[in-house]
Amino acid sequence: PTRRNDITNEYDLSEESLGVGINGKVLTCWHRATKRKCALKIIKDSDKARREVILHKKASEGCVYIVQILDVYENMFESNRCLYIVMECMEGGELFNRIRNRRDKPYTEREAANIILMIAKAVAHLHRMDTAHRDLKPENLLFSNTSEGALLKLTDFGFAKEGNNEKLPLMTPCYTPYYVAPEILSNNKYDKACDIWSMGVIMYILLCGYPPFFSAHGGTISAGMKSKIKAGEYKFPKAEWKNVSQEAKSLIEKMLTVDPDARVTIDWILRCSWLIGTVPETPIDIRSMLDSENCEQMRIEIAAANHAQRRADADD
Ligand SMILES: O=C(Nc1cc(-c2cc3c([nH]2)[C@]2(CCCNC2)CNC3=O)ccn1)c1cccc(C(F)(F)F)c1
Repeated sequence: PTRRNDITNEYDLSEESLGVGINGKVLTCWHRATKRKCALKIIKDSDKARREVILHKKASEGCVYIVQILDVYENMFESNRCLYIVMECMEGGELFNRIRNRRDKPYTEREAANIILMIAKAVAHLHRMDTAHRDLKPENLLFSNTSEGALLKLTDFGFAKEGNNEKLPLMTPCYTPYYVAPEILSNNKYDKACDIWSMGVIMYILLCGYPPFFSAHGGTISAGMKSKIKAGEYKFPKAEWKNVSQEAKSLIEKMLTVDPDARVTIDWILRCSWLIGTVPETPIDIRSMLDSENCEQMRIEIAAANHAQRRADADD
């Protein structure tokens, strides 16, 4: 007998893996009625898992730059209760795979600006909902399809965090916040600032092919790398940066500002000249940098930098 709202009533599941996230694995599945190929993320049920689904669903409803959630089921999987998140299938794959596989026309600074603009629109939508993503990285940025006009969308809300502004009765007239701590009033601006920092790291890599902070001997996060992040110590080496516009470099400097209070906000970024103005079509060849082992090394660095930044901002 068909169980009430079992996912297999509507979808054919597959073994084809699309990767593994923080909380669970991602497979393809097919919506039987419409023959539509979808992505399915299976996560073990928990409060954290439910928060991920609620935040992702809320965010995806109002923004085309966030991967859309189509359905959510809670079903049993190998005797564990799991959440099945059905999403639109992003057939263009991850951000860097697409740039690396670029063959026909050169990838340019203007294209990098278009990519950053789409990321900024997703982040702006989240920050306006007083939500921070907190795990912005190239693996969580996927193209909707393989066409030139494909949209870049954000996914994986496993670290996302909502502010507190609606939870506290701060705005009721009779309430006098004698006892409320400053961080409660700041509605998680440090988490949002952490997203801006990650955008700065992604923009830097898009324009030269390697990360701004890295550990000398190519290991995972090292003490040296952590101190460079905390000191905001990075350079624009001439070889790769001599043809990049000054506007791009000054935007990176504002995003990679160590003091989260001094770091630019997403609203400032959406109005900056590099994103609004006409960006030069200077060719940028980062494919060599994105080859496999460098790429693996870079994924490690970004994840480590995100992690370090989350902790650093939280310490402030
Ligand atoms: O990843 C693809 N489509 C896709 C993928 C996702 C997806 C969601 C999540 C992830 N991917 C990751 C996988 C591991 C890396 N981080 C992101 C972990 N967390 C998630 O929440 C969502 C929607 N469509 C893809 C890529 C190339 C071809 C195709 C296909 F051929 F199927 F069209 C699909």
